[in-house]
Amino acid sequence: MSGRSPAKLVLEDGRVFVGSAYGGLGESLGEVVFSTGMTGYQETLTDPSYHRQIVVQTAPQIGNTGWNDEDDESGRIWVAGYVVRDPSRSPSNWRSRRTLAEELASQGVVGIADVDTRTLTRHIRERGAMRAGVFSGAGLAPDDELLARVRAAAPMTGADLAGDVSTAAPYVVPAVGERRFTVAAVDLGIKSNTPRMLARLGVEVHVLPVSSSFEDVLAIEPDGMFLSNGPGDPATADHPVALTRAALERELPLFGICFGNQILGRALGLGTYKLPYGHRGINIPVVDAVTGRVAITAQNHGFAVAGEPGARFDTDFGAAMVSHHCPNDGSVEGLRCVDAPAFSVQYHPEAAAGPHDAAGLFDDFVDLMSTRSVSVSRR
Ligand SMILES: NC(=O)CC[C@H](N)C(=O)O
Repeated sequence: MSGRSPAKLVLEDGRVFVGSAYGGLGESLGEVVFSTGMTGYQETLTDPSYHRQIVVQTAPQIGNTGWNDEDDESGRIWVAGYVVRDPSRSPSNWRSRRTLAEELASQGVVGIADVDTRTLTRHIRERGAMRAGVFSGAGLAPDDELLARVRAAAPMTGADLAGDVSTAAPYVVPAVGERRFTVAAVDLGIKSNTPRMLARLGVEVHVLPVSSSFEDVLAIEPDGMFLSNGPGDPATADHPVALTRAALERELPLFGICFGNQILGRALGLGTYKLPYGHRGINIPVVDAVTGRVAITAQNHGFAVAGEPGARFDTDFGAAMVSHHCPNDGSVEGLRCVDAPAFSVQYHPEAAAGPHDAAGLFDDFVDLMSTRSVSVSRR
């Protein structure tokens, strides 16, 4: 599009995409990943799980509904950089307060527009998610210099990032109506909609910093513990894994989402690994191993728990199983303990954005807290 200064997206493998500056000017480095969501860019941009990632939107036109004051999933934009094809020229929505470009610029998020995002996405699908940089502004350095900066950046494998995004101090999200349960939510990068959905079910949610001890968890006299989504490599999350093992030992009802699924997996003795290009979007199928039912889900993950669909295995806390998997690639999408009150999913029942097929998992967690029975109802 005319009128904007040039910008470049430089990939770690040397591929360069030329486009126009979009949002803030300057340099952003991170892991380049694509999201296939056709809607929900505001929720994506403000999801702390995208910390240190440069997000490519495969939807060709972005920004049509502007930026509102209601849909943020956290207090700021977390993506490192943003790549779009065609930014909306005339956003229109009754809730819109400013344009997406204005919001990106005001938060200093360096983006690039007019990129052939279809070619870029195919490249990432073939070569995998990799380090990249978005560069814009006056006097861009030669490509080999930009490439050297990209290759000097920290990779996502081995990145310990939950501490960057977790709340500094505990806070409480009160139950809507009568309080039925109290939950300690370990904040690894929690999205606002998660405590909101629990609160609607009568749960008082105490959101705790990732550095909290198990004594801090017990101090709120919880009926259950929740492990949130979050950025980074789950192989680094030793402290949350220790908290989870402590909760499992005490049979404290436990539910985890995304990063939380990976942490429960590690606590049960499973490994994690990096997927080639991850799952990011709002229409990703998940199969329930017991019922065979398929849910269409919101997802945003680059790592996965190692395991086979439907596998049953022994753990330090009794038997467990791979309860859900993705039919696209057979990767683990959920875990369920058979002998302990604990379960987790790799996908996002809080959606925001995305379909509501999996929202009943919050009811399952409430059922687990009320019965302390390990047989969570099937949805
Ligand atoms: N949304 C999340 O919790 C992501 C978990 C982890 N950082 C991953 O990329 O797999």
